[in-house]
Amino acid sequence: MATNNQQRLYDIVPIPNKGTGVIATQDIPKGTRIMAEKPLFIVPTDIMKRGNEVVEKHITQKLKGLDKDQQRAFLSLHNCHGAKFSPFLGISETNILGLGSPPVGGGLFIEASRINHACNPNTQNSWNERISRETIHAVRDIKEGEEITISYIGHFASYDERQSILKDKFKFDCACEVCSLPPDQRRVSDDRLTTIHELDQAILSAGSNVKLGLRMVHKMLSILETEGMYNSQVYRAYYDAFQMMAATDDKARAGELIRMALEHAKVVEGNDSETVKRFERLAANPTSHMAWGLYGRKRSQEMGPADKDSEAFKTWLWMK
Ligand SMILES: C[S@@+](CC[C@H](N)C(=O)[O-])C[C@H]1O[C@@H](n2cnc3c(N)ncnc32)[C@H](O)[C@@H]1O
Repeated sequence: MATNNQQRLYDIVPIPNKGTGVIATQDIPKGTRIMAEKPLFIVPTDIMKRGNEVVEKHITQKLKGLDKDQQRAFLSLHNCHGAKFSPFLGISETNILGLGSPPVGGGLFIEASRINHACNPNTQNSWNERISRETIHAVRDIKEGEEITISYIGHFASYDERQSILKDKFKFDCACEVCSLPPDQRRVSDDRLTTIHELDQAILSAGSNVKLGLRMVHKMLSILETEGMYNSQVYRAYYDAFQMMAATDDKARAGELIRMALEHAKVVEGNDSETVKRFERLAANPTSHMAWGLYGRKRSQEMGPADKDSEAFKTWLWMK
């Protein structure tokens, strides 16, 4: 993972039809940490559940504890809800990012809040609880001058669903690259996203039929690649496959799969993320996974072909 803490890799500037946004001030390679920002304040999930009045009270209290510059920075953020909410609530509703998955709360970030949405964004945002910062990592090479984007919604919604969520929650019509595809290509993209979503649900139900489970994960990864989507779903898919191999006591495949999950998690979350630390522990000792041998002790000692880029290796790994 390349990191660059000395020099800012981005600028916050006006973007036509989007208000303010964030652009790259130099070429940024895939895997680079672009931002690692501390929240101005956090609204815990239990406060959020108690309704707008309680949330507003919480935010008011938090703002009182901030200095004038921080208060001004908060008040300068975009409020897409107009008069629907009080200004504090409107700004928070527009800008708060979920912390973790499932979220432990929402965080308000002065700079990350300026990042606009794209349905297939060039960065992944994630909450790094070990450093208490929201991180933004490039998930592909980004060119100088290119807008930096994140996704405001789940990864696999169809065009109609995305438009409706974004209009409802953020009051804009998305005209990103994917949403601007000609209708026939958009339908193909929608079909792929629907298949990914279905596979994501079905993988869990494969149970001890690990050959079927592996086939589903492999199919999901190849659709993600075709769709040009690179995000945390990629390491999750490898991790799902690792768990299947752990449950069948297949040390060779489990070892390969957790190393792949680790490699992809480093790109989207950075070397210091909790996920990466957990995967490092598992890569060092795969049998420490709690599901190890759950489906009986198969004790496969079969090693894969040495050339990991070869078709033979892929055939072995995915039990094709
Ligand atoms: C979290 S803010 C992002 C920063 C905001 N553009 C600003 O000026 O501060 C979310 C708002 O940005 C705008 N926005 C974000 N992504 C957009 C997009 N792809 N197209 C148009 N507007 C977008 C919408 O007004 C949305 O309510």
